[in-house]
Amino acid sequence: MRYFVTGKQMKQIDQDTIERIGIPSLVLVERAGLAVADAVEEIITSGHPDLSARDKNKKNVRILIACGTGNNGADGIVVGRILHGRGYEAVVFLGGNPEHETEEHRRQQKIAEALGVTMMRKTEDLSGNWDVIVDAVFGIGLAREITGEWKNILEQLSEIAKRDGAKVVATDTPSGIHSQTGHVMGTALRADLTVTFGYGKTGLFLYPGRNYAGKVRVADVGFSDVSLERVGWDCKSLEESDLADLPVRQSDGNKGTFGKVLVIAGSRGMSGAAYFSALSAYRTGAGLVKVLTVSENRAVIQTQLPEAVVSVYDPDQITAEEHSTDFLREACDWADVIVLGPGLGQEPYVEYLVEAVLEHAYVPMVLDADGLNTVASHPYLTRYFTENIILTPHMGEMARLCSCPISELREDPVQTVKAYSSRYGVTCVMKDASTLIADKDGTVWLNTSGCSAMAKGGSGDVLTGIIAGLLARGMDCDRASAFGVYLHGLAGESGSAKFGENGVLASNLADEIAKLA
Ligand SMILES: NC(=O)C1=CN([C@@H]2O[C@H](COP(=O)(O)OP(=O)(O)OC[C@H]3O[C@@H](n4cnc5c(N)ncnc54)[C@H](O)[C@@H]3O)[C@@H](O)[C@H]2O)[C@@H](O)CC1
Ligand SMILES: [K+]
Repeated sequence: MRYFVTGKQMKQIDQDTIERIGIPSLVLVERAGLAVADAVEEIITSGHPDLSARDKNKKNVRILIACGTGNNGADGIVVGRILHGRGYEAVVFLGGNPEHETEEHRRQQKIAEALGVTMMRKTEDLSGNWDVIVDAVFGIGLAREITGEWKNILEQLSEIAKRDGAKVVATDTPSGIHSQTGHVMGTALRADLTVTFGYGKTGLFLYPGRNYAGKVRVADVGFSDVSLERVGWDCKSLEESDLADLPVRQSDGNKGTFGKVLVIAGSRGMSGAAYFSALSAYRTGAGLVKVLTVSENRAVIQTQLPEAVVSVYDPDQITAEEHSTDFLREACDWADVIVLGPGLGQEPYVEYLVEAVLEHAYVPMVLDADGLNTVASHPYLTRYFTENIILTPHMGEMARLCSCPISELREDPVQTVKAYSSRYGVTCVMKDASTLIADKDGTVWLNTSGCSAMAKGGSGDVLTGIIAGLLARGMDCDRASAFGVYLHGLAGESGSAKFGENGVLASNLADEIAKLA
């Protein structure tokens, strides 16, 4: 399990470490600089064939360390001093107004001066021929849009990196990326690798920040979980070792032990959504899956997935009359878990269907796609929301549910998903390139697995089935959602390894899940 923090929280952790625990700032800065210097040297010696050949004569490897006036810049000066000491041609650029330099910054300048490190202040000197650029301009202290001189410097560095084919290593955060939201603050410098200190910063894992950060390495520079617990964190994130917490399949279980999933999905001419959801629930380990769909879909589902029980209805018979939905009540009573919504369409009868299921289901339910659209266009349906409900909207559906544009949701996505979940007391999975999951207790999970292969028709239907399968295996709504999203992303990654990111199909995702869950 990883914990991500905002820049503000990281500053408090910094303060707690220095003031309460007593580790001097000088030590933290030294270790931060060392971690970045090691990463730069790793890139030179292993990751870059041209450079590793030149490494035989380190003087030929040219490294520019661009430093701002804050403590991020202080880290940068340490990087320059260490790489200079190791024999590289490391040049430190000190930008900005010297009067704004922090105490740590000045202290590091003195040490670097005493050791003969080359330091320069003129922007004209930036355009040497660099092999590696270390970005130590802004870290978690970035407080506003970047304009003026700094904007010019960062844009110049971007151009130089492109022109020279230089690798860019960011210190703590790529300069210009907001450490909480991942937004570009006027301009930003794209890194190949970001070495971040102590804990991941949320903004490095949300887009567009995620694109600018490149590979992210979290370096231990001396912060302790004692401070993290005192200060708190922004999001949690699952990693591969957490998969050990998935429920173990009882060796003496029968199909009843592993739960009955009811998939209410599909409409006339739309059987795929029901199929992918049901298939994925089975692939994730559900004991029995029943598909409840329109009569027209019976034959195709039975042929595609003979393992599923298929039950059908005639949409024309579903009306505002209460008895017309009696069959839904019976179906809900049968189920341990319900998926409601994939491919249901938006004909008028769907409102009555969704209302009947929301009203009569007392088991965990995944509400997706047209189930969500129906709630968005008939907001009175939210009165049926209970703690048993998981909503899985993509950004478009979320915008409809919240009646606001996507751009507004993205201003602070962590707060958006948290606010929705706490307003209705439901688990909310807000699907995006970096999916966020808000639990009912206010915990937010940021998912880092997955790739662009998942952005394809049917992928969301697969996710509903995976979450349903985990619920059927006994996980609660919050954990089933976080683990479901994580597994879905891993399935995308392993599917891509076989078929390429362009070639993966929803059915491949479902197949990959079989090996992961
Ligand atoms: N003891 C510490 O404080 C430690 C700090 N560390 C490093 O220090 C960084 C945080 O240091 P700081 O809090 O000094 O902040 P930064 O160094 O990230 O930046 C702050 C400086 O930039 C200026 N600034 C902010 N936004 C600006 C904008 N848009 N345009 C122009 N100037 C702007 C501020 O006025 C300030 O001078 C971390 O990211 C990390 O790299 C690490 O060395 C670990 C220990
Ligand atoms: K930086």
